[in-house]
Amino acid sequence: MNLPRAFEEKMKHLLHEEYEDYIRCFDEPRHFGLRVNTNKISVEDFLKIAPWPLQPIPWIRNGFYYDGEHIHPAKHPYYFAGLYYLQEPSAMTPADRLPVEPGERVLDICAAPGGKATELGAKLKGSGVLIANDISNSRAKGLLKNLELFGIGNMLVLSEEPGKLTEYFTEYFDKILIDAPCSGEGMFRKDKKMVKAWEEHGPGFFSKLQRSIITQAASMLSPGGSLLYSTCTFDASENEQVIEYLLSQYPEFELCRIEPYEGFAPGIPELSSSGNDSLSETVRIFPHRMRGEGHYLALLKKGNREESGAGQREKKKVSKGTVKAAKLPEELAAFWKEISWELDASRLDIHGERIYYMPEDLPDMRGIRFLRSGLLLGELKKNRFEPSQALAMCLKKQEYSKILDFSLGDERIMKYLKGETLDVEDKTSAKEKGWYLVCVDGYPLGFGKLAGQTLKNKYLPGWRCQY
Ligand SMILES: C[S@@+](CC[C@H](N)C(=O)[O-])C[C@H]1O[C@@H](n2cnc3c(N)ncnc32)[C@H](O)[C@@H]1O
Repeated sequence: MNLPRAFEEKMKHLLHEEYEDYIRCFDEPRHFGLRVNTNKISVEDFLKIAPWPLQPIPWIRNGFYYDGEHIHPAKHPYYFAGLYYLQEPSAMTPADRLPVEPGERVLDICAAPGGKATELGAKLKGSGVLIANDISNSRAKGLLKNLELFGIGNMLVLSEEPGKLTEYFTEYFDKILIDAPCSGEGMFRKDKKMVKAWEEHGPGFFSKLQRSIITQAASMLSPGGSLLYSTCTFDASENEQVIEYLLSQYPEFELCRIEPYEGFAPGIPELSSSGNDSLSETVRIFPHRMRGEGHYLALLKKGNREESGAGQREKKKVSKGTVKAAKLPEELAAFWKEISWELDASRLDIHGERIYYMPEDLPDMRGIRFLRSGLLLGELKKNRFEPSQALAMCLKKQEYSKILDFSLGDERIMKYLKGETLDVEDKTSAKEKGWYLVCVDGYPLGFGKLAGQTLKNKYLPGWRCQY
């Protein structure tokens, strides 16, 4: 492969005697990774039903290699059930190594298309809030879909400049992930187009942007909170030097040890101007040392004041300037009899026909560009409520009373995913009707409406399977 000369020289300087091993990697096959959605299924249970051979990714508890040359997990019904995300293995590391607990307030500031946000959301286990932001509106649409597919309801998807977010979220978050836009040197092996992009916008362009994003994020982190910064590039000006810059601007931050793995290489203090030894706590991932592409990670804690956290902070009340329902609308209440979750009516947010279920304790966010705020429960139509696709993905089979569960081999699964009407005479009686949750092997795919033992397909048209 033809690499830019300046890049080769830099890598020789960075890797010394390891440089030849690194270059040899370009002739080796790429690695394909699958990450189990532990919000929907345990790793153990997934391995019992996994349709293909999987090999553990040794440094990621819920990550596995698969043979991407021969199998296509994105076409499998379990993918449509949100049981996993397909992700390059080293890219799984940042969200894995940022410790997130249920109940916390979490920000993923450069989140699209959601490779890390889906894992952060899964770690929250439905409590607390995930705010997933991306400056690109079009990319944020993909992010929204992935979060919904993963069944994450306690979330907001924003499309804003980080600078604007600082006006709303001063010291608000317990955890922040910055998976920064970068020159992408670590992806050269996987995607040749990245080389061309590097020639147009190299490390100099990105390091300025990264310094700005990391300092903006720092002001949104609550004291005692943790921030994980990552890139998929090797250049020190986008890695160690960005961390060094943050530490110079915010001395209350300190670097933390990242849970180790034998293939990780330490960050390189000599590549910073201060030579700060603690930069060796940061992690570099090189493809010749482990079965993943290139990454850099730094985990930092904001100190200086008393510990904060989900249980300790003063509650800021929601004041979003929208219609708050004092009690459930009748149509929703009638539908909700089928669901075992308790709904807190004060968290409902109604915009026209649409009803959202909001996470708790959000600040006033008027003026921010949203793609989604909270879980879209569904729409109020004339005298009835129509549940949303997002709600179907959030439900577990045992949480809804009207289930149509098909086994993987049943041809109706693919028909359902293509948007076809289903004959379900063998599974229902003539008297039954209403909204049914269609599942594959017990994992929800979406709703259908039953009448006369025929199921009208309510799978979201934009999500339908095209093949
Ligand atoms: C490395 S990608 C993020 C990948 C994502 N975290 C994932 O795992 O799927 C960087 C993202 O940063 C976004 N971005 C670029 N400039 C930004 C900025 N100033 N503020 C926020 N996001 C930005 C890009 O649109 C891009 O989606």
